[in-house]
Amino acid sequence: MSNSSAHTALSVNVNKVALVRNTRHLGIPSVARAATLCLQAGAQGITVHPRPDARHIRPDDVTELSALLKAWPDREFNIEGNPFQNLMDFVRQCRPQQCTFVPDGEDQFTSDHGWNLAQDGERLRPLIQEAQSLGVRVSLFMDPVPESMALAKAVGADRVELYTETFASAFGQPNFQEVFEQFVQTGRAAAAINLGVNAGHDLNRDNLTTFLRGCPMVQEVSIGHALVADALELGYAATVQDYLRCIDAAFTTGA
Ligand SMILES: CC(=O)[C@@H](O)[C@H](O)COP(=O)(O)O
Ligand SMILES: NCC(=O)COP(=O)(O)O
Repeated sequence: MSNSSAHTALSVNVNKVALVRNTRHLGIPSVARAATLCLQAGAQGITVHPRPDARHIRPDDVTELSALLKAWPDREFNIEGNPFQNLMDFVRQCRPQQCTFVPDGEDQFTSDHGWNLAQDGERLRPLIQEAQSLGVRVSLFMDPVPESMALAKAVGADRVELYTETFASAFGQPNFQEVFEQFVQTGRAAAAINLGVNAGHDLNRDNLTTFLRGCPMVQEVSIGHALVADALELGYAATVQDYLRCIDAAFTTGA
């Protein structure tokens, strides 16, 4: 993946564009057009989470975006989901650059926890191997627990995605440093065993630079909800460029 930023790639999650599109039978706002505008603005990837209830991203969206991204060979397609539900069909069909295994239930409001690898690691191992045999990088959605990084590595994951909701909720709060330190230590634990690190959930223009300054090992942030909300005000291009600026600021001294 090309990365205009010093270190960390931005993957735009377009779930919420699909959510608005699904409230009428008019096909607008277009998910494909949103993705194109974000890529044209410099986003290094597109992320989708085709949940089983198709509340937002639908199978046709995944197929269309997979084809669209073929025209952007230096960008990445990341498909998220539960591999014990519908994710693997999309992985087999589309062979994205990356898939992210998320332990969500079918009717979950949103993603709100990482994997319990002591419980599920051995069941995940063959699915990780299958995805990798198709040339797809595998990232495991994980809570910020340093001790769990060794297990993620042991079951064969290429990367982990740090679930950043607790970071975002603590941002600006009295307990922030204590919460953030968990992420810093977890990122360092992963990097120490050559396990790649992604991050996502509730990241935004206010908290992103701080997060990456503390966790410079993060290779990719996937951001959707706040970015799409910002784009409703600023447009996709200006919004993506502002998020890229927030990323670059984390790696620029004195910024
Ligand atoms: C895994 C994660 O934290 C998000 O990528 C997820 O896609 C959010 O899902 P919703 O957009 O359905 O809230
Ligand atoms: N993996 C996180 C993601 O893709 C988007 O999460 P959010 O920014 O919508 O909270």
